[in-house]
Amino acid sequence: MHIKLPTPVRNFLVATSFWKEYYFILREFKHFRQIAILAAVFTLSAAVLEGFGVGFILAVLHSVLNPNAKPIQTGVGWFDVWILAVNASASERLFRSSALVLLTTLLRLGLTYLGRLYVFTAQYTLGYRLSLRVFEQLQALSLSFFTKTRAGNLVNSLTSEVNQITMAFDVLATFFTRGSTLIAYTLSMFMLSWQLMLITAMLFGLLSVGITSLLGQIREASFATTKARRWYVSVALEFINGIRTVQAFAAQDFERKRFQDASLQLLQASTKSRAAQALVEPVSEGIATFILFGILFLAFAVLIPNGQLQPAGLLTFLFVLLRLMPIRRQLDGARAKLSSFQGSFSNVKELLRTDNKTYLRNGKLQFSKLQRAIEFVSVDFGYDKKHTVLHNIKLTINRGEMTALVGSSGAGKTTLADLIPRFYDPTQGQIFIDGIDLQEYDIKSLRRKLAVVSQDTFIFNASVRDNIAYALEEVDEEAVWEAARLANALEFIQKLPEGFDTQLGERGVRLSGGQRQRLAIARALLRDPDILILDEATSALDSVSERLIQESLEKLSQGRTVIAIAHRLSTIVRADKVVVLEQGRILEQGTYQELLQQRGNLWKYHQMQHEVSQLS
Ligand SMILES: Nc1ncnc2c1ncn2[C@@H]1O[C@H](COP(=O)(O)OP(=O)(O)OP(=O)(O)O)[C@@H](O)[C@H]1O
Repeated sequence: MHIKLPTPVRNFLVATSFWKEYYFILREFKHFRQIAILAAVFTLSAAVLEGFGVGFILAVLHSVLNPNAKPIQTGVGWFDVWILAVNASASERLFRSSALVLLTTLLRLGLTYLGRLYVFTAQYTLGYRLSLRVFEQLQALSLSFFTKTRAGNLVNSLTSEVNQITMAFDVLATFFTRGSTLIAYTLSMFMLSWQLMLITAMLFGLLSVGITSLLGQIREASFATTKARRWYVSVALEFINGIRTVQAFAAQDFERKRFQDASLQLLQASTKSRAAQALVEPVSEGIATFILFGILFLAFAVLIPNGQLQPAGLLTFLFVLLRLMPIRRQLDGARAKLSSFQGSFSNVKELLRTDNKTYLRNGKLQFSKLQRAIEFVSVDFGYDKKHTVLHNIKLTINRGEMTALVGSSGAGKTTLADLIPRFYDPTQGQIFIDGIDLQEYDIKSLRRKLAVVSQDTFIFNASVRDNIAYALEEVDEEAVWEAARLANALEFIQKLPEGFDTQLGERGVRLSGGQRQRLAIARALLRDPDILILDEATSALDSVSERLIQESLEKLSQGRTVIAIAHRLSTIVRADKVVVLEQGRILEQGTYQELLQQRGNLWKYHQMQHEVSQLS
C-alpha cells in the first residue's frame, strides 16, 4: 500500500518545521508501514472504547441511583434499543450495562495490550532501521571522515543517540493517542458551552506560551547533554583502547581526572535538562488551577445569572475539564520530553547528512586484472585543503614488477600507496590503470583484486581460520591451510591451544607482532591478489621472524604487481624500480644500482644503514 499525498499537501508538510525536523525519521516508517498502522489502529480503538466505557459506567450509575427515571439514551435508535435496551426493565438495563462495562473493559485491555505491543515493535524497528542507516552511511564515507572524527562520537551516535530517538517514538505515540482524546473532549465541551470553551481555550493558549519558553530551555540543555555524552563515550573508549599506554605511563590519575570531568559534565547537563523538564508539569497544573477559577467565575458571575448556562451543564463541563486536565499535563510532559531528545535528533541527522561529507565516486567498470601499468599523472594530495602531502607525483608502476617506495618518516610513502585502493582520491591529477582513470572502476571489484599487508593489521575477535578467511564466503579448509603454510604461519598456529580454531583478538589469544604479520600475509595469499601493497613493519623483529616474514613475502610477491614501502634497504635490493620520496615529492627513481651510482639520496640512505649495521 502506498499513500501518495497531493503535491500541495506535500509542499505544505515539507514547509512546516516539524516535518522538516523529523522527516529523516518519519520516512523510515515506509519500511514498516503495517506495524505502524496496526499500532495506530489498536491504540486509537482502545481510546475510543475508553470513551464508551465511561458512558456505560454512567448508564450503570444512572440505573442504580434512579431506577425509575428515564434511561440514558444516545438518540441513535438501533443502538439504544439493541445495545442499551432502553425498552427493557430497570434490572435488565442494569444487567445489560454492567455486562457492557465488563465487555468494553476486557476489549479495551486487549486492544491496549496489542497497541503497546505494536508501538514497541514499531519503536524498536525504527531503532533497527536507523542504526542500519547510520552504519550504511559510515560504510559509504571516505576514510578521511574517520581520520577526522573521534571513534567515541560515532559509537555514541550508533548506540545512545539512536536509542534516544526510538524513545521519542513512544512519546509521539502518546501525542497521537492523548491528542485524539483531547480533541474529543474539547468538542464535547464546545457543545456544552461555547462561551466557557472559548475562555478555556484562551487560557490554555496562555499556558502554552509559558510552556514553550520552558521547552526552549530543555532543547538547549538537550544539546549540551548530547555533547557531554559524546565526550564521555570518547574518553571511556580511548582509555580502554589505550590501556597499555595508560599503564606504561602510570597515567591512571590523569585518566581518572579526565573521566571524572567527563562524567561530571554529563551529570550536570542531564540534571539541568531534567530539572527544566520537571518544571513543565507543575507549571502546567498551576496555571490550569487558575483556569478552573476563571471558568467558575465566568459561569457564576455571568453565564448562570444570564441563563446562558444551567448548573447541570456547568457540572458536566467541569467533569470533562477535570478529565482533560491530566491529559493536557501528559501532553505538555510529552512535548518537554520531545524537546529533550532534540540533541539526539540533530546528532543523528548531522551524521546522516550527505551534503557536507566526502564520498568516493564509484565507477561502473569491473576490474579484473592489471594488464599493463598503474600510472600517476601529476598527482597532488592533501588530507585537508591547507596542507598538500603529495606534490606532482609522476610514476609508472608496471605489471608484474616490484616498485619500492623509500624515504624518511612522514615522506608520504603510505599516503601514496593508499591512493591505489582508493582510500583517498587525488586532489589534483589522475591515476590510471591500463589507461583508464581509477575512478571509472567499481571500487569493490578493484579492492577484491588488491591486498594490503600493513604494519597495523587488525585482528578480529574470531578464530584463526576466520581471521585468515576474513569476509570470504565458502572457503576451502585446505586453501586456508596452504595460505598459512606459505606465510610461514603454520608452525605457530599448530602450537596454539586449539590450532585453527583458537579464538584471537580482544577476548582471545594475543599474537606477537611477527605472528600478526604472517597472519596478514596468509590473509592476503588466500585472496590471490593481482596487486599487492606491502607496508613493511618499522618495528624491529628478531632475525628469525624477519627471515620467516621475508621468505613468505617473497612467496606472496611471485607473479604479482607489488608496491613495497620499505624501511630496510636490504628488502628492496631486487626491486625493479626504487622511488625515493621526500616531503611528498619524488626525488629519484630507477633501479637500486642505478640510484646508487647517481650518488643521490638512496646512496645516502644506503651509507647510513651500512654504518648502522656495522655499529650493531
Ligand atoms: N590521516 C591523516 N590525516 C592527516 N595527515 C596525515 C594523515 N596520515 C598521514 N598524514 C600526514 O601525511 C604526511 C605523510 O605521512 P605518511 O604516513 O604517508 O608518511 P610515510 O612516509 O608513510 O611515513 P612512515 O615511514 O613514518 O610510515 C605526514 O606529514 C603525516 O603527518
